[in-house]
Amino acid sequence: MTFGFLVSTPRRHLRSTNLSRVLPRLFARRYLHSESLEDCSVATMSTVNKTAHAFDKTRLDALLNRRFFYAPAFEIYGGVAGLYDYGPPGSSLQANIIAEWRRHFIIEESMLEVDTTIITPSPVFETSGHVARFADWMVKDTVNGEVLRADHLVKNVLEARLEGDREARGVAAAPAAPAPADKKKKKQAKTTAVKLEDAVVAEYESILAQLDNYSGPELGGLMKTHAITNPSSGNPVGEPQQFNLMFASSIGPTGQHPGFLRPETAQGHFLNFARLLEFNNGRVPFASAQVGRAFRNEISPRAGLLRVREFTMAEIEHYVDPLDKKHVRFADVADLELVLLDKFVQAAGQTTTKRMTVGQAVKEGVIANETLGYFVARIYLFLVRIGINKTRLRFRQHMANEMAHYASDCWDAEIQNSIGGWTECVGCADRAAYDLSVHAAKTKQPLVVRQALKEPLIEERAVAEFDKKVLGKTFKGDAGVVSAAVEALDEAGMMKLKGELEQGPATITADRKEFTLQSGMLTIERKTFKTNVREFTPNVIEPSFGIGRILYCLLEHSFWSREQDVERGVLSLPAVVAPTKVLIVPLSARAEFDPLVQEVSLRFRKAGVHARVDDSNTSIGKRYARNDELGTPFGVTLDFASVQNRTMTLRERDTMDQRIGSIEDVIATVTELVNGSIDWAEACQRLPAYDGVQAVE
Ligand SMILES: Nc1ncnc2c1ncn2[C@@H]1O[C@H](COP(=O)(O)OP(=O)(O)OP(=O)(O)O)[C@@H](O)[C@H]1O
Repeated sequence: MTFGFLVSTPRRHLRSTNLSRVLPRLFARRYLHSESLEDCSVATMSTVNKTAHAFDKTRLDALLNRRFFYAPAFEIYGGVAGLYDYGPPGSSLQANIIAEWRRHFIIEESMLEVDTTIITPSPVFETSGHVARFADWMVKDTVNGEVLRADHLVKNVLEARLEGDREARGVAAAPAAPAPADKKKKKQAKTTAVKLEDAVVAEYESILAQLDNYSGPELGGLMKTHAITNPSSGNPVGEPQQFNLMFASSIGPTGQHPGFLRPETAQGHFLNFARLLEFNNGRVPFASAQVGRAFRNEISPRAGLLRVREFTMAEIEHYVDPLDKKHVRFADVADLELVLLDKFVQAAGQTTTKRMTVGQAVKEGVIANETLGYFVARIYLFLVRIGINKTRLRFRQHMANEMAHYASDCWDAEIQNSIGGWTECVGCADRAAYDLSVHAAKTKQPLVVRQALKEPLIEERAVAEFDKKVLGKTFKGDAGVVSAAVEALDEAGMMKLKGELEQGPATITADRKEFTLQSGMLTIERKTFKTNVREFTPNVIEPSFGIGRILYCLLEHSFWSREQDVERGVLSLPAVVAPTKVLIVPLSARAEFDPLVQEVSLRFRKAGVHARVDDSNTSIGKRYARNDELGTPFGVTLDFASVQNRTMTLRERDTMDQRIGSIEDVIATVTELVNGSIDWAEACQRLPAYDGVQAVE
């Protein structure tokens, strides 16, 4: 959330406003959106304490439900966990986030947009590895059969014990990890004030810091060691088992062509790589981008929009020369400072973040390369622009076991919220050449870039030739993965393998599995090649956004209440994403207002500003309050003076500050405010303050 206009509000503006009314509101809002009270200066603390209301999830939920941002799907049939429908403001908010995403990435970076199918034949996901490995670990309550996600069970129980320990010690919960506020989660992992030994606290914290690093059997071990049972029943749970998250289907009437609903949009990009490359005149780097639905049969979704079974993703696949991962626009972002949680800190069982510029992070090897760093920075800029609070945004690096073996580096944009604490909302991975290599190996289509060389290249290198029959017979569906892993070896690795095979069987790791190779399966020879063309499989940097998670966190970060009307909330959504930009409020329902209301509506429409008329039979104050709940940033009031003098007042949602001007000037100012070409401080310089409170309340 940017408070730029509040901070930079000129004195001229403040003087013309009722200070005692406005200041508490501003500071209440700052407090609510800041990570700690340290964000507020000492001079303002007393005001804050009088006016601030702690974040209240129950109130936010009531607002989102009442105003139909979203609601459980199939509700009148009892609902289905993890499926939600968006109502009018939720749909508009989502559409506006996506529109800004398209502007920020597709248009700004000249990306190639695609729209590929959701239903995907099984061989695609067999090749990509999803059929074998797109799975989570689940455990079953041994008595009532309830199914729980293994890592979430460990997390919930240990966090609840730590919370109980803090209660017993009389220590307030750490602001970085707010206590779960929704009732279901409380039921899941009830806290009891029990003091733990210091060593146990340290051990729990260490486990939580590296939770994503544990395998299923390791999670099972933790459950035994730490006596973790199902919190809702107290019953023991069984051994963790893998559960594939893809929804299976079949294509056509025979049932002979199995397929899946895609769990991500990425494969659709990769399969069209050759066409996209041709579209881009055969050159890299370039990126494809896609916004679309994805489906995951989540084991036990209990976290609202944060974990659903059907959701909108926005994904970018940026194809880059593996020998040159520099980015031409890196200098634009190099000085941007980010909060980073690197893998070494986590592996040491800690969660201490550090502030670093992107330039520094790449230079010191914390972020693997410029292109990855560039996208991490662009993700940050996008999230902050749409209203995510930058003090509640960090980038966490994946630990070794968490990352696919082929990926060279991966960073998640995590946004803090009251349901999941720090939650991954965007993943950004360097996936190396894996995806294109496996699809090329499987389909025999060359998914490569061919680059003309000025000088012919003569090189001697080791190449592997496979006996495909033997390989297929031995490794079946994994044959492609094995050959891709061998081909991905560098010169030294290839020669080492050759040496090993001359001695006997050799093992190779692919997709976290070990495969034993025998000399009859392949031969490795050094050969001389002369070529005028360099052929290579590009590496892929993939930023992958979950729109629903971002949308929910944005709603939390934008929500606050005015001290004089705690019951009603305000959503301080930036104009760029707000569902409606301007509310048109006629003071009276009398017919003489109609032509003016129509004229103002038409003018806003022509200016491309989404406006809505509220001519309901209720007070203006109530009408504005209702629209504060919808996040409408501006309101214009048409009163009797408007009819006579063609003037109109303009109200800003967060400060409730009011300005006055001619209808033409107000519309022009609002248009610029909505386009982001001016801020409220500048609007205040154009339009004088309106002090006729009694005329509009
Ligand atoms: N079940 C889900 N519900 C809502 N959004 C999701 C879900 N799963 C993933 N996402 C979103 O898609 C993005 C990219 O997906 P990715 O496969 O990287 O997630 P993930 O690592 O599987 O997430 P998690 O570990 O939380 O299950 C995530 O950053 C997140 O925003």
